[in-house]
Amino acid sequence: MIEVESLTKRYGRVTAVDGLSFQVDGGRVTGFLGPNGAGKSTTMRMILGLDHPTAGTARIGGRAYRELRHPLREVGALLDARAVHGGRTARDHLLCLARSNGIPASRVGEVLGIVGLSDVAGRRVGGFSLGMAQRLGIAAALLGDPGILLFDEPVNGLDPEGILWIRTLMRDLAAEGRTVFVSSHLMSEMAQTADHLIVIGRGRLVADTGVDVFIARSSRRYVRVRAPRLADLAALLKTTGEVEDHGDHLRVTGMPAAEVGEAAAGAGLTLHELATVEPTLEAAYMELTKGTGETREIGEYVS
Ligand SMILES: Nc1ncnc2c1ncn2[C@@H]1O[C@H](COP(=O)(O)OP(=O)(O)OP(=O)(O)O)[C@@H](O)[C@H]1O
Repeated sequence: MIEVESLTKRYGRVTAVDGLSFQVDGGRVTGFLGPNGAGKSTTMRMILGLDHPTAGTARIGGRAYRELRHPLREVGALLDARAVHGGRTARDHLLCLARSNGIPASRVGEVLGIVGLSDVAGRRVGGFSLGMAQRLGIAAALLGDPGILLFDEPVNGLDPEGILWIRTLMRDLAAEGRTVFVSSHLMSEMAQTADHLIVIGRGRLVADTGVDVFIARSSRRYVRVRAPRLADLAALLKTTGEVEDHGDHLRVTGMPAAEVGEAAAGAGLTLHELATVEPTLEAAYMELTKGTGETREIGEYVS
């Protein structure tokens, strides 16, 4: 289990992580979602003791990372797949890690097999493709057979086969009861991999929820309606449906478009737009995190 409490990190005037609290449980894949620059990597680095929090705490199985006796046996992480000495072979890189962490050398062959790198174990890492480097990073994370795993954007730069492989691996690791915490800026990716979601924006918690709940809530269709007398229309529709005022338009749930049109006509109110909107998961995520990252985009699918 990973526990983060009131975690804060400031770099000069930039607050990368701002009073963040959440818990990551074992036996499921927890997605850590947020736009670029939201603070995901910084949070992971603090959990792993690579960055010092300005305030708050991060614990792994009840203890701070620096208090772990055999860190690699308790927690494995893939942060930056390219941060490996390029002159070494894949096997030597892992042997070196195993030796310095009291892990038997025989485990190196095992993890090379798990990640599908046995055939290239004797090749220098410098010549590896990004996909191979990601696999090697995952082999290193698995070396100590840890119960807790952190992956920072593991599918970045991978081909479809590599993406499928990583997804399956993460799900298998969680099914074995491990805690799997994986960051991404892509909602669609997390929808296919994670069971639970922790969403952050500008270093703050935006949502902590099951993927099923998020999908059910986010894919709720609504009617988008524009009218010159918007306030009058809102008052009228509120008697039957749920109405959200978005300034230049209303979002109505609980009433189909035809019913909205009939009600408006019955009250003599002119409509300028009447459309049923099926929000995509990606759009719901953008809406949730809008203005909380370095980028901002909103997309909707109008039927
Ligand atoms: N060493 C640092 N010095 C100064 N600012 C930093 C440092 N590391 C991160 N930041 C800033 O902190 C904020 C959060 O960055 P972080 O890398 O944690 O975000 P992220 O959610 O992982 O995004 P990405 O997916 O783009 O890596 C950003 O504004 C970033 O510029």
